[in-house]
Amino acid sequence: MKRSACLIFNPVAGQGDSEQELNQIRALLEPEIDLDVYFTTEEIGADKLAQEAVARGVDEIIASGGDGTLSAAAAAVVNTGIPLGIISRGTANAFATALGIADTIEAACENILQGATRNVDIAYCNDLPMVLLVGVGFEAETVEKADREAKNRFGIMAYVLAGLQQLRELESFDVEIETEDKIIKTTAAAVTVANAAPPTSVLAQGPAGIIYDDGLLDLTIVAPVNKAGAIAATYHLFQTASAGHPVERDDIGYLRAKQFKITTEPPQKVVLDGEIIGTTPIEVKCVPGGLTLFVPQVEEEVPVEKLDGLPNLVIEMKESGD
Ligand SMILES: Nc1ncnc2c1ncn2[C@@H]1O[C@H](COP(=O)(O)OP(=O)(O)OP(=O)(O)O)[C@@H](O)[C@H]1O
Repeated sequence: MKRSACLIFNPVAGQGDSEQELNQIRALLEPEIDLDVYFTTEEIGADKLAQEAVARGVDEIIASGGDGTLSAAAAAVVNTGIPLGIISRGTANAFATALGIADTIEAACENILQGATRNVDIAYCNDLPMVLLVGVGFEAETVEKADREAKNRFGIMAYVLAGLQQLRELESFDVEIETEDKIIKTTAAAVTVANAAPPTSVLAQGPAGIIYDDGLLDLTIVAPVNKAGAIAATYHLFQTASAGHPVERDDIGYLRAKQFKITTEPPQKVVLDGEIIGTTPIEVKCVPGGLTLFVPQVEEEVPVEKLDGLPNLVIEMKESGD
């Protein structure tokens, strides 16, 4: 029997000719998959269209657009078991990059046609769906702006520069991090919890190799003592992430856990998948395997943690994990 899918298509995403892109997607997929195409509009987003598709009981959903469209569609299919295909047509394509999905239309369609699915983790942060990561203490508005303007000119360096700028502007804060089995107190300039992260999300790269289907979230603490330290720490994060090694500096720590409760003094801004959602405290919980994606296989690494060397570090083990 021929496969069928609901294709949710953002006609204004990215910089390409969307009519031509849609034709290309149709030409590649329609020989094997009956497509029911729905366009997002300013009023009706991918979240609504995907929820409706789930309610109609479709076999597969394919989302095509930028990160906003893809994340919204992903949130709607959590725990439904309906496989989601991703055809990334945005500028940053963080979602596809983080999950190891090709960002050309041809390769993305090929991946969907192959039909291999994989259950990957998704998370909730203060009850909002989180596909990629949440950052505490970021000056995100500035960074977002810098990224968008600088991306085309500097490419990958724009992210490194934005990371540097972020850390330089940051003030340190006291943070308490509670996992299912311990409470960690330290001083930090940035705390990032990632479910999946593209290498360009430098501040999430403590462990290098963030595993998105291990049922665990990856937390990175960056705690430089001064601006020079901030620059060195960011550069180290960038370098080790590029090389696929975990960090080795005293002012960077990381650990993995199923859930994190993060409180800070004073309260810090919170950025979830690129949007500011408010201030700390936050509670982030992993939904293991909550998302079924058409995604190629990737190599896995052993979970690790490193906290030694962080300033004012206190670790209390809880009596029984829950
Ligand atoms: N038909 C439409 N007309 C105008 N705006 C739309 C339409 N469909 C979706 N949008 C808007 O597009 C935004 C989502 O864009 P999406 O994340 O898919 O791509 P993008 O922002 O272009 O990605 P990138 O920034 O990576 O290029 C939402 O703000 C949504 O309101």
